[in-house]
Amino acid sequence: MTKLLETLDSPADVRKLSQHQLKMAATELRAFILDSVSRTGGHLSSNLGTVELTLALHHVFNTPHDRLVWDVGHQSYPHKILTGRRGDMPGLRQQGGISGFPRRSESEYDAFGTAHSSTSISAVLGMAVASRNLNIDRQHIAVIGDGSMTAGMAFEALNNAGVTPGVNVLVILNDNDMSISPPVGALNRYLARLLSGGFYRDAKNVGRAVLEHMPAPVLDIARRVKGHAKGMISPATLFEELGFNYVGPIDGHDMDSLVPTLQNLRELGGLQFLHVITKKGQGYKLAEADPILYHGPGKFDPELGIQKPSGPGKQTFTQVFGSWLCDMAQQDSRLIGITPAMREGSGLVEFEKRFPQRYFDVGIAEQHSVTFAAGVACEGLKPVLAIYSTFLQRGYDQFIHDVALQNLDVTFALDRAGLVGADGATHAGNYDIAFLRCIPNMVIATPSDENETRLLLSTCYQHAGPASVRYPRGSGIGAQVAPELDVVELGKAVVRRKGEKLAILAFGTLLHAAAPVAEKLNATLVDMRFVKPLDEALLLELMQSHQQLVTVEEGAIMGGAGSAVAELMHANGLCCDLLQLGLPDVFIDHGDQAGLLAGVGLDAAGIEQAIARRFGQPPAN
Ligand SMILES: Cc1ncc(C[n+]2csc(CCOP(=O)(O)OP(=O)(O)O)c2C)c(N)n1
Ligand SMILES: CC(=O)[C@@H](O)[C@H](O)COP(=O)(O)O
Ligand SMILES: [Mg+2]
Repeated sequence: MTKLLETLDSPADVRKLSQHQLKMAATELRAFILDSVSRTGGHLSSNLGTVELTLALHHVFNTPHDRLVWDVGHQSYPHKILTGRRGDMPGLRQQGGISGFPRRSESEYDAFGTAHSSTSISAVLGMAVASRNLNIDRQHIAVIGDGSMTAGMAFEALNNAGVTPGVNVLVILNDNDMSISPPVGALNRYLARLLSGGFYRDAKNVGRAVLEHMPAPVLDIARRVKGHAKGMISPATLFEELGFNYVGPIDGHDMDSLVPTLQNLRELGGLQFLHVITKKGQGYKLAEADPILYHGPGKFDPELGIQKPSGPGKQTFTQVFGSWLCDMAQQDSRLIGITPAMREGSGLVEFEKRFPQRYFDVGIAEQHSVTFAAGVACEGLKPVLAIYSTFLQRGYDQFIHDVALQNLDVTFALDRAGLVGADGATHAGNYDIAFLRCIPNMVIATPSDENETRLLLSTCYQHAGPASVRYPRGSGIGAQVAPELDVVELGKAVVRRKGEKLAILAFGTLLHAAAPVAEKLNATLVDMRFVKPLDEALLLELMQSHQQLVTVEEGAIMGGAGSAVAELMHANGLCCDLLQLGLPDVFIDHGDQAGLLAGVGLDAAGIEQAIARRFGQPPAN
């Protein structure tokens, strides 16, 4: 028998469904997502939680004419499936396949590209202003999670919206009481109070009885009645104070609540705020029980669930960092560990357990995390901010103005530096070398393996000023990590192989892709260790003793470590043949990490070919 889901090729089909069919579709859609994500990997828990909401939204609103923006977009798989991409799901997050996030270039239903959180309200407000000024009648909907709602940017947008006349903006707060890890902060407590108080009953009455199927002229009265009723039970919500009409909380898995409430809100227009309660992992017991484990799993068998690896595998760089942090904290009571909402991803789970008083998850608030670290450093403690390279982009001004300018002692552990794989261009950490190295007072370390990561973390931590250590997603060559907390000389490179004529200068883990090439070409191979300060003495010597230099880095070529070498060369009036290898000036899509690196010529074969292309045959010795 044809499944209902297979007949839903676009939202136009969803709009025709009866209430009963919507519920059937939800069951099928949930099963489809579980099956599909278990085969590809991806963000499971959040998508299981948005099944009913997505169906209801496409049922009630006239997408794509009405604009629907998914904050972060990691919960947009039901939306992708219902907007003509059901057949593309087997290629999700794989090279050549569809993205794990909404993308304007992928579908007209993806009104805005997302992946970094808390942009949705700003984006829909911008769209709403444009619609107003162009006299276009449409609705603009932002679906934002409770975790993403904690970011300053979301509040900047609410603040702006509250005084913007004549716009239709519906903010749907998808509150599952979870970020990736348990949510933090006072806002979370506030949302819990909204849920637990008499408000819930009032909102239910409002959603179901007062506003349900009400003709437009009566709505104004209803709104006033609602306001009055709320006033009697509890003071106005924060969102009302900011100029929105707050409705909810309602059950985000109950189609009978969702559909009429959304229909009513569609008719109301203006600034509307709907608080929806959902469950992360809804409908799949294992994910409901452990939404963190199922937040973004790889492939797994849905019957068995995610299995623990049988033997000890290679340590990831994240794990190397996590162990180093605990060891250093044990030795130095001044150490403070900070994460902007990425406890698991950044390797801080153990640190939180062992040093709860010194652990700070500040929420999805990267800008704040940087300035918070600056404040901690002002008082003589030693903050270590564990942050993904891509998310540090959010805190750039804070980095310059609050940390570097005051030469404060903050260590930045930059995880996910370089290409990250399945998350794609939005999450790639390609720019940190370029955007950090132009800042005075900065130290930038690029460890080449696991042991180097520990050494350089200790070195940067002991350095009394801002310093960053960048390391990629996943594991490296599996180097043995010495348990000591040794340091190396700041700005000193290590010559790994002495050769002639050609010198390969490697910044980071690509040293190991370059090593066989150096061997084959009898080239000098240097583990540069630091982008800043550069080992100028060694470089100047190499520029004179070698005819050709090649720099290799997993970061943007423009402004990257190779550019630092070029600047040094020019500043000293030297002229050497210099080939800069790194990430080209394009956004690199999702795919397998190693495959992507090979695709841009950053594996051994690619490095060898680039050298041959540029310098011709290997120089005769
Ligand atoms: C600026 C930014 N910081 C961090 C992240 C990583 N991140 C992705 S989803 C997520 C949790 C979001 O929580 P919420 O919005 O409540 O959605 P849920 O996962 O609960 O569905 C985080 C921290 C991100 N995508 N963007
Ligand atoms: C959506 C999001 O931003 C995170 O869930 C991210 O996908 C995590 O990436 P890692 O898997 O590299 O921790
Ligand atoms: Mg949440």
